[in-house]
Amino acid sequence: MHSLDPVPHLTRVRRTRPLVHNITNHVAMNPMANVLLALGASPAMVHAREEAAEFAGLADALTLNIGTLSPHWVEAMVEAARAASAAGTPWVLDPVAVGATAFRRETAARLLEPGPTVIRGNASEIMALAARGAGGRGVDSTDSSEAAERAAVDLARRQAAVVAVTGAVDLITDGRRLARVAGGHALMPRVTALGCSLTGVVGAFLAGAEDPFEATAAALATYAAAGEEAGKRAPGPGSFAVAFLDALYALDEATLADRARLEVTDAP
Ligand SMILES: Nc1ncnc2c1ncn2[C@@H]1O[C@H](COP(=O)(O)OP(=O)(O)O)[C@@H](O)[C@H]1O
Ligand SMILES: Cc1ncsc1CCOP(=O)(O)O
Ligand SMILES: [Mg+2]
Repeated sequence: MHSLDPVPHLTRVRRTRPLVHNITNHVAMNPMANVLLALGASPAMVHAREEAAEFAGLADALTLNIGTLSPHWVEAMVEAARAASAAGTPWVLDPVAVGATAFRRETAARLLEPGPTVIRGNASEIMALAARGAGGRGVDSTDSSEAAERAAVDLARRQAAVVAVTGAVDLITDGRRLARVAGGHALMPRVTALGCSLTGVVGAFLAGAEDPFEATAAALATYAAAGEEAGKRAPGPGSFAVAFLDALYALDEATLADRARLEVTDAP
C-alpha cells in the first residue's frame, strides 16, 4: 500500500489558478466552466480550428471531449492535442460514448495518437476504448468500475498514460500503481455533464504537477469529497447541481483530508 495525500494538490490548484483550455461538448460547456471556476481554476472554451492549436500552446492544461462531435471540431481537437503534446502541456481525453458509433471510435483512435496524459471515462467507455466491451448505453455506463479494472490497466500500459475510470468507486492507474477513490454521491450520475466537468478538474490538477497519476487521484478525491458534502444538502438532481458547485467552492483542506477515501496499491 502506498500513501497519497490529495491536499497539496488542491492547494496548488487554488494557488496557481491554472488556465484550462477545453474543447468539450455542447451539453457540458456551461456546467464545466462553472465547476472549474468554483474549484479556483480559469476555464476557456476555445474550439475553432483557426485558433485551437494556438490556444493550446498558451494554456496550462488542455481537455478534449468527444460528446457532441462534428468534423470541424475533430480537426480542431487533433490540432490542439498535437500542439499540447509538442509544448509538453498535459492534456486529458474524455471518450464520451466511444463505443456507440464508428465516428467516435475513429476520432478517439486519432486522439490517442498524440498521447493524452490522462484518459478519463466511465467504465463502459474505458472498456470500449480498450476493446473489451460494447460501450454502455449512449453516454451512460452499464458497467461497474471494478469490471473495467483489467481494461484500464492494459490501456494505461499500451498508451503510457494515466487512465481514470469513474463510477461508484473510481479507479486510477498508470499501469504500475492502482488507486481507488470511494465516496461521492449516487446523485452524481443523475446530473448531466458532471463527468465531463470532472475531466476539466483533472486538467486543472495536472497543471504544474510532477506526477500525473497522483494529480489525477487527488482530483477525483476532491470531486468525491465535494459530492459527498453536496449530497447532505440536496434532495434531488436540480438542487444537487447547485449544491455541488457550492461544496466544491467551500471545500477546505481540513475537510478534504478528513473525507478523502483514497488507497493505492500495485496494479495487477
Ligand atoms: N453511484 C455513484 N456513487 C458515487 N459517485 C458516483 C456514482 N456514479 C458516479 N459517481 C461519480 O460521478 C462522477 C462522474 O462519473 P460518471 O458518472 O462515471 O461519469 P460520466 O458522467 O462521464 O458517465 C465521478 O466523480 C464519479 O465518482
Ligand atoms: C447527454 C450528452 N450527450 C452528448 S454529450 C452529453 C453529456 C454527457 O455528460 P457526462 O459524460 O458527464 O454524463
Ligand atoms: Mg462522460
